[in-house]
Amino acid sequence: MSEPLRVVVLGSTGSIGTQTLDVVRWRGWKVVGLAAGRNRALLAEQVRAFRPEVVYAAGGVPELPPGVRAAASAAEVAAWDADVVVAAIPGLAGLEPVRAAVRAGRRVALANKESMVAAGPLLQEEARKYGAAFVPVDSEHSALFQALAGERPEDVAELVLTASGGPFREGPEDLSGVTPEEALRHPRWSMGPKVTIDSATLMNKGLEVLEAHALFGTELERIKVVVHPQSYVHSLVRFVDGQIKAVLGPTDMRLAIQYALTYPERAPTPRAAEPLPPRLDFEPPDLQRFPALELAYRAGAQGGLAPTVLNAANEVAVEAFLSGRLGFTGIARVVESVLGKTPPDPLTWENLYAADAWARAEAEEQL
Ligand SMILES: NC(=O)C1=CN([C@@H]2O[C@H](COP(=O)(O)OP(=O)(O)OC[C@H]3O[C@@H](n4cnc5c(N)ncnc54)[C@H](OP(=O)(O)O)[C@@H]3O)[C@@H](O)[C@H]2O)C=CC1
Ligand SMILES: CC(=O)[C@@H](O)[C@H](O)COP(=O)(O)O
Ligand SMILES: [Mn+2]
Repeated sequence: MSEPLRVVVLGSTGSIGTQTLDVVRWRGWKVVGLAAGRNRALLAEQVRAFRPEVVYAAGGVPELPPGVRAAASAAEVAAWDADVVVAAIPGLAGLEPVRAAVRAGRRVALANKESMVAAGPLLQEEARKYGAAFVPVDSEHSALFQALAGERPEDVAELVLTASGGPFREGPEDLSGVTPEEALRHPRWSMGPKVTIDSATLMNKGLEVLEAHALFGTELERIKVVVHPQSYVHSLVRFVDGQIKAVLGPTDMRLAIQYALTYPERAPTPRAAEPLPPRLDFEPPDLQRFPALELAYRAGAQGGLAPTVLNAANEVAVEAFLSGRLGFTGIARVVESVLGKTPPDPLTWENLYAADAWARAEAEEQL
């Protein structure tokens, strides 16, 4: 690549955002836009280090050097003149910025899986219309994207997403008393709180099944989940002849982030020459202790607004668990209850926002 890439980072102060900035440093690219939430101190540091052209912060923009514009929204940053937009604001809060990047015709390096779950068909339709392209950052989808490259859709038998199993894979049997502190101890990845709790309930894998369905168009029946505690195999594609392609590598999101930005090329990283792990284990997911995974399949099979409702109820329930207002097993209970009342309306932008607001209110009522 000759010209330095012009990169926008949405969610720049978070786990994916800061790792994206590591990759930008490795490659000497140009950060043109930053959007964050409430961590003004870190955002101010990033502004000093990267000198972007435009900045937004939901909690109020810090003092900016001359020539740096304060944007009115993350969507304004997302639509800034850039080669690629890294979308890493968690939850449905990330949807409008993703949509703005799509409408600007950008390459969207997508970490914000909740947008694709809640609005997949609508986003894909707009991406086609505006000439935008999604390249996944989520480690499993990055692996699938790489394994599917150059293959014919009719040759694909199934997609197999790997799951670490989370902090409670080996116990306790009864999860009703586990604390947020315990649930936040992910065995393999250091991530923001929302996705870490989703990993502990296995809702993360459920959201990822729906994300894969929306990204690759594969039927739900052909998207499988296997627990792989080492998190070294990032996901697999099984072909009709029985052969399997998988992407393996260190548990380091900077590799998937960099790939989403350099695709179809690759570039060296400091993780390029490490020894292989001594063993790789695979086991089926425990659907009794982790019912959230099945709920996501149920929402996907129902279609329409059900994935939007599942996501919204889950966001409320996770927040309630983290703030001590709901027990761990209450998360799936609340989601199941709200999902069962999903409005029958078709998925349109208007209905999506209405269903999201309705599901959040309904979930709050169930706490
Ligand atoms: N972390 C990981 O390894 C992975 C994450 N993902 C996905 O990537 C997304 C980001 O996850 P992660 O980086 O872990 O999350 P974090 O919680 O670590 O970071 C979230 C970022 O978004 C910012 N933010 C939050 N709300 C807003 C808002 N309303 N407007 C603007 N910025 C906002 C935060 O700002 P501030 O901190 O300043 O408040 C922070 O910069 C999620 O959708 C997650 O599922 C997917 C795969 C792996
Ligand atoms: C790094 C990443 O992509 C996360 O989404 C990861 O998958 C979480 O781990 P689990 O496999 O435990 O959900
Ligand atoms: Mn993932």
